[in-house]
Amino acid sequence: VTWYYQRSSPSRRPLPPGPTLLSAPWPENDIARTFHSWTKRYGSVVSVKIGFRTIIILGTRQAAQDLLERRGTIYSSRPSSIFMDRYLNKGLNPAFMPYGSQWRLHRRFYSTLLNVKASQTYRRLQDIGSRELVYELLTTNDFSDVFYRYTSDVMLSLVYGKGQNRDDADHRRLQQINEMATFILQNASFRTIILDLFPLLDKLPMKFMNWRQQAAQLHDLTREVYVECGNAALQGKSWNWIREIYERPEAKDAPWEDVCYSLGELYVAGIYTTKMVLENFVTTCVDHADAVRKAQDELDSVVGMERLPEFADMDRLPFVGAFISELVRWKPISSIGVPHAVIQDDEYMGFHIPKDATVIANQWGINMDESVFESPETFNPERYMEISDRHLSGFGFGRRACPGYHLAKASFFIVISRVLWAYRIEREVEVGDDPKGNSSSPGVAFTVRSLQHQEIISKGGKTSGYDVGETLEEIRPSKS
Ligand code: HEM
Repeated sequence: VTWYYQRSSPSRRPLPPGPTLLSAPWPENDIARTFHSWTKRYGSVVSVKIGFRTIIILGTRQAAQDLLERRGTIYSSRPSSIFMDRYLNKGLNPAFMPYGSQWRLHRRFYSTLLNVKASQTYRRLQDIGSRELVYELLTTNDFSDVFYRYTSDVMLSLVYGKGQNRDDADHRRLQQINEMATFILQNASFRTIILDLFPLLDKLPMKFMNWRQQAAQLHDLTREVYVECGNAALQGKSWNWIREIYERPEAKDAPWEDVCYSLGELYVAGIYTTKMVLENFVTTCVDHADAVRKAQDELDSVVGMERLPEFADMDRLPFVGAFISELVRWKPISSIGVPHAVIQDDEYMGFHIPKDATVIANQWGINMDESVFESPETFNPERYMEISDRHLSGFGFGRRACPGYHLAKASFFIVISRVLWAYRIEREVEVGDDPKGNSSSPGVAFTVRSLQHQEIISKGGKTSGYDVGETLEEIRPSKS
């Protein structure tokens, strides 16, 4: 009878174990490390109650797959956020939409544009962009700036049919609103959490938390810019994602403004994420000369000195592949991923998971699981030489997993293999004393590996005659 009663009333089961206000370990200054220490203490599923919210932390890949993938029908929503939903996005950013028909429609747009087959056709743009990138590093060490140009060129070309046009007015406006959003988010970050935990605070007049008003104003501006850029892309000469979606019958199922907003957010998502991984790549190289040498040996023997690495070399460069897998394991850019929410009561490992709980897969903790990775805190690409599954970690789980995975993975390969082939990457002796004359140099020197390398880079990097429009017409789906 007890067994039957417990089965039929999952809410009678206890919540997963976890810390309370009185039972530390309480936060270290890094949230992912804090969650990881809770996993070690309480197990692979941890719960913590804060204000009216229940947060479930999944600390192993197994738990994340069991719930977020295998039970994806109920674990694919997002927690509500007063700040995002009422002020900054007003429900228009698909990445934060609750699970339902509106999200499904936008997700279908994303899958159309970013599935494996479509992503392969974008390699031509990534090829040209990365040739320019290695060429630029001949004269500057400011790798952040160079990576930003690369990722924004690729996204500007795809979404709006522009690209290779850094002074473009639309590009500047898009960049500006994004910088403003980052500024507001950074300033408001902790306060937005408090707002969600104590929603009554939102009743306070605007003057007490005026960042809410700033966010709402920014939303209006963002919407305006996205729509103007979207309309301009429709009138543009070449194929682009805006036009591709506009021509799809399902685009009529959402207001045009919402479609523009959704693709504008996709543009932003594609730029900063990939740039961050590439930056991590550089800082990792500086401290891991042995791994770099090994990758360069492989590149020298497979590619030689007469040409740059190409996408076609990918399968013949297992160590470079392992280097990339290890890079994203060792330094995930989103250490606790993006939280999911569960839409109905559930039970897992004998514990109750309540409806509306926020469910976080602790990506950094999963990557540091000692039962899976030996000496997990050591950067060691070799560990991936034995693992045939080269799926990169850090792109989320289940139905909400990152739709940009294939595009990002191709960028990692082509940029990383080319930069490793071309340069010695070392810490500058005197930070800021950049021999290439860039005062904003972040303290890393890129020295071309030989004169022959330099010649190939110079030849490959001069793409001034290249026409983005023509390339986009070539990759247009009906043509491929
Ligand atoms: C370094 C590369 C990237 C990383 C590490 C990354 C990581 C992630 C993660 C962890 C999520 C949340 C997954 C989840 O909820 O389980 C996500 C979602 C998302 N990513 Fe990425 N991403 C990257 C690149 C991109 C690119 C290139 C694009 C677009 C071109 C993109 C577009 C998105 C979108 C739209 C979502 C929201 C999906 C949804 O909620 O349905 N990402 N990404």
